[in-house]
Amino acid sequence: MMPRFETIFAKWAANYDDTVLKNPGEYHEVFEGYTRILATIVEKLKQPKKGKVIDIGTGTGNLAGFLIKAGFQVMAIEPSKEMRKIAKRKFPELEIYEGDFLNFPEKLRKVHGIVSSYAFHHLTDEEKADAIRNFNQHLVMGGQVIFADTVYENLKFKEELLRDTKARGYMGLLKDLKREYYTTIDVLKNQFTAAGFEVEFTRMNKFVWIMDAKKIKEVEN
Ligand SMILES: C[S@@+](CC[C@H](N)C(=O)[O-])C[C@H]1O[C@@H](n2cnc3c(N)ncnc32)[C@H](O)[C@@H]1O
Repeated sequence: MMPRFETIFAKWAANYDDTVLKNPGEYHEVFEGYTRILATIVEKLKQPKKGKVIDIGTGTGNLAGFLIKAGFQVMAIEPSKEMRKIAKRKFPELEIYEGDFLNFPEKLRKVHGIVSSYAFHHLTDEEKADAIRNFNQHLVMGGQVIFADTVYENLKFKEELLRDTKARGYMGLLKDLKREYYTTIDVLKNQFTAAGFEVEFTRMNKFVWIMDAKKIKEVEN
């Protein structure tokens, strides 16, 4: 069933960096502080400097690029062929695999970090729970999952945000918020806790939060 948004990303790949860095249009509040958000993920990664880190849904490789610069050994996962091609062109040294949150190489074990930006909402809540349980198997004890993504503080906030987006005439963004699987902090908190992690959330802009989850126990998948 996964992934399901290939045509969107195949078309978007060529001008993705321009959109997020220069012309976000209706998405300006979603991508506000984009570079700072990616840099914060790297800062929060309290792991050995040459540690192994997987970046899932790497897109054009922006987060992977920051991680390489910080000295981490990075393995990137990306379902879109067009995105992989651009990431590889930008970062020839990047180890990049075709895959997604639920299907990535089994051999990527005992990693120190699993990171992602602007991508986890492509999974339904049920798929998110499966993915998080699987992350536990791939991480060393004390390893971290650090994701930045749009998350709703709660359901009341979700309603208000959808109403506000509609009132401002951002119909493309509204369609996206309704079509994809943006969830709430409580759902994610429960999923990470049940899968052997302690987790904290930090708001980065009106839409995006960083969730920083540390593996504190082994959990059978
Ligand atoms: C909005 S882009 C984010 C790219 C990059 N991480 C960034 O921060 O700029 C979302 C990326 O997630 C990828 N994607 C879509 N469905 C996915 C899935 N099920 N698992 C992993 N990645 C997925 C898309 O192909 C796309 O490259």
